[in-house]
Amino acid sequence: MTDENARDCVGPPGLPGPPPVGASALPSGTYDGTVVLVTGGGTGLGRAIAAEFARLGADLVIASRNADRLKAARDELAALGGRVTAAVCDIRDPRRVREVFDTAGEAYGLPDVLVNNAAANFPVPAEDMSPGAWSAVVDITLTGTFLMTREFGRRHLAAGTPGSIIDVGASYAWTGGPGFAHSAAAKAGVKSLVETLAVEWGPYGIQVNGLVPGLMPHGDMTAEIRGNLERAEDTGGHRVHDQHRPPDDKASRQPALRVGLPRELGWAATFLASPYARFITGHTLVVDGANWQRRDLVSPPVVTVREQLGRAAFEG
Ligand SMILES: CCCCCCCCC/C=C/C(=O)SCCNC(=O)CCNC(=O)[C@H](O)C(C)(C)COP(=O)(O)OP(=O)(O)OC[C@H]1O[C@@H](n2cnc3c(N)ncnc32)[C@H](O)[C@@H]1OP(=O)(O)O
Ligand SMILES: NC(=O)C1=CN([C@@H]2O[C@H](COP(=O)(O)OP(=O)(O)OC[C@H]3O[C@@H](n4cnc5c(N)ncnc54)[C@H](OP(=O)(O)O)[C@@H]3O)[C@@H](O)[C@H]2O)C=CC1
Repeated sequence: MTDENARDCVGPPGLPGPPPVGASALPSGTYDGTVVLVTGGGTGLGRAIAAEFARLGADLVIASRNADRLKAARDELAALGGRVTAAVCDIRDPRRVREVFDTAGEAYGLPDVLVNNAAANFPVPAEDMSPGAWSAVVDITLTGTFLMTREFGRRHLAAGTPGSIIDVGASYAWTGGPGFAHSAAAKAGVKSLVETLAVEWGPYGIQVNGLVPGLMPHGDMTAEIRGNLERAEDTGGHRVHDQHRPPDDKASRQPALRVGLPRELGWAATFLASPYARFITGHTLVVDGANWQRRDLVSPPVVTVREQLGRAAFEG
């Protein structure tokens, strides 16, 4: 067997895996005495981000609508060291948003770091999308992010204190997201907010950055987002493209040949808000193993969003 054949059999290794849970690139105690507010911090990627701040000494406020999930996450995060407060809040409601900052202030003081992670999403062809469906996703993902950001900015400007904001985005802010017109438009708005407010608030010492996860499966994924990933494993719609490939899985569809781990997003977040990233603002960092840059030499056949979602032809 030639070397080339040997490589064919084994295949390329993909990007190396990350260090283990609990590791950190930042010095221990980087966030001692710091308050970090994470929206959607009770589940999935938000909880993973909160965990990395907690390991580095931060006091946490996690905010979202579901009190039970928040409570479970609070107990888990508290075991990592710092203090954790859970605040029930729908980020679409400006009054509740103010109250969350009041709660945080009473517990620990004005948060130094705001992570706008909460968002909403489900796949639906644009022609089937009701105004209510559009509003639900845009109001949570974009308007909710704005309301949290505005409150954080107002309080820091009034106090004359610096701060750091991280907005969790999605790569279809650049590319568009077929099947996710509402979410892609909202995330494009979030990316624009990052770039606008970094300039507006830089003079006051407030950094604003974006952070985009790639495919990072986790146990809290909604059934519909999980269903979308499962569809990606059904090669039926891509038979021509895939006929010479081994049985498919999520990892084989990523240039990294692996999916991302939530802690890899958490590490990026703790870097962006740290003293070592003070001159980085208005930037959106993509942590996705280059998946969003992927193009094939020969494009696969087009499969409409309706077909991908298993929907019959639109009849008005
Ligand atoms: C490209 C790369 C690939 C990669 C694919 C992966 C993409 C990754 C990028 C981003 C990922 C994420 O954001 S992941 C985050 C996902 N997490 C979440 O969504 C959690 C939060 N979600 C939710 O709470 C709910 O799902 C949501 C509906 C959005 C909000 O709840 P509300 O109680 O506010 O809203 P409801 O009253 O239930 O519904 C509001 C309206 O939305 C409609 N609606 C609700 N679900 C609907 C659905 N599945 N399909 C159509 N319409 C729906 C209802 O009929 C209502 O419309 P009317 O009847 O007309 O009034
Ligand atoms: N997972 C992935 O592969 C990708 C995720 N992303 C982004 O990462 C972030 C986290 O996603 P992920 O962890 O996967 O998703 P989850 O569904 O686990 O998290 C969404 C969080 O948002 C909270 N939330 C939703 N609506 C509201 C609201 N109105 N007010 C307050 N909180 C709300 C939810 O809590 P509750 O229900 O308690 O309100 C939940 O904790 C999102 O911004 C998402 O767009 C981007 C690309 C890929």
